[in-house]
Amino acid sequence: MSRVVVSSSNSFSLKISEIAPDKSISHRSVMFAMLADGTSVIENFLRAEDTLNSLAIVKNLGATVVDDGKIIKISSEGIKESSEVLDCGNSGTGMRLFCGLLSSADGHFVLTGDKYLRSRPMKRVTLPLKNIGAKLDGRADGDLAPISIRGASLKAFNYESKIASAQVKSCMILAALRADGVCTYIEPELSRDHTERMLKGMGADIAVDGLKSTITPMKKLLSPLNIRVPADPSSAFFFAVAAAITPNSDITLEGVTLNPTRIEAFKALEKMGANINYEITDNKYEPIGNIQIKYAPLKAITVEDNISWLIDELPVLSIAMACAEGESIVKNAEELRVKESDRISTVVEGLRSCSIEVHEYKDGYKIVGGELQKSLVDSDGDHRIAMSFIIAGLKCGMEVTDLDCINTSFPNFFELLQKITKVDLQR
Ligand SMILES: O=C(O)C1=C[C@@H](OP(=O)(O)O)[C@@H](O)[C@H](O)C1
Ligand SMILES: C=C(OP(=O)(O)O)C(=O)O
Repeated sequence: MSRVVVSSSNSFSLKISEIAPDKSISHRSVMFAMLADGTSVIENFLRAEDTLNSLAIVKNLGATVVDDGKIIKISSEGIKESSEVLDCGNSGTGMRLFCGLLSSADGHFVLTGDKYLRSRPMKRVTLPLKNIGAKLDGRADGDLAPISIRGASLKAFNYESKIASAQVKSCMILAALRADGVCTYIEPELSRDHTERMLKGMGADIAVDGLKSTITPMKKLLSPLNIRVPADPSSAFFFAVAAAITPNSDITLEGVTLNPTRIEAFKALEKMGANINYEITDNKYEPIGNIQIKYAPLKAITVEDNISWLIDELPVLSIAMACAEGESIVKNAEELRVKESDRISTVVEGLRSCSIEVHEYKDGYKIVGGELQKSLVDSDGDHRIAMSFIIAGLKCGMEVTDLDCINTSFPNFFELLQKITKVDLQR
């Protein structure tokens, strides 16, 4: 799909139970099944490009996958060398977590991705892995994919990371599970913790004390995973912002993970004035439930703490900031520059083209709330930028180009959007 024209929306009131399943948990579910003794059962797996690439890689690594279209069953007799190049597509999570999983596996592996992923930094995982004995390499001294890996024995480590990144943490936890002694990993700020929760649920010995995780290597294979993947709060948040900027609207997003490391953007929107209620309905591996968002006039906010808890939601939160009264500021968010696009530049340029005053900083931006104007925005191949400016279109109408990327995380986005407003999709 190359182009969409979105019309501004009237008020809406609805419940949505079909938000895309969580991408972070879906990736992890198929990878972690490779560490289990027995068959893992995964329901509501995200069937989007990023996670289907991880599933295909797991098959290439020798796992037996039985998929009836609803439930995926995975069993593995250990990671096997593959004659294929393993293609992570657009996914940083896929590539960085597979680096950790494969660095101790028997054999030689090559991980690659699309042109966007091949330009994202990988040294953040290849360097700490090399320091514990892993044999990895890539372009730019191991910073850029394709990454080649020859499995090796890994030394125990005490690693203090300078980046609050769940991808780096997860990569190192996966490496630690096969290292030759007890390992510790310290992060500067708590990042999303699905890896710790899921692996502990499978019986791994991981003790978390604030920012420090202590990992005792596996003495035997883990118990299989049995999981229903909850809805993805990062995908749900597009519709939360839709309700928050459309007068008299009310939306309930059902079955979403309410993991505290994932719902900070909803908390920010609440601070801006939106009425938000959370209802926990389930708690397996992590809390899951419904989020209701009701429109109220929005006021500006400064976002500077716990940035990793809302990093993926910042582009669409910026649309809410543009609709709010006053000057909103985002700080400490330099990680935005190394996502699928440089999300500081793409947000700043996109909002300026909608006649919003924005000041760009090295680690964020200041947005002066105002009247969004209809514009033409190119996504730069970034799914979150595409969906963010489509949501802005609910306010003022919008034309957005380069939309195939939306399939990486939220294939039914347009179907759900159509419940709210008129969408004219053009190839
Ligand atoms: O671990 C994960 O599943 C993810 C971690 C975050 O990246 P970083 O670890 O690079 O912050 C996030 O942006 C990404 O969408 C998913
Ligand atoms: C940054 C993202 O994903 P990844 O790093 O896995 O490509 C995202 O989905 O916004």
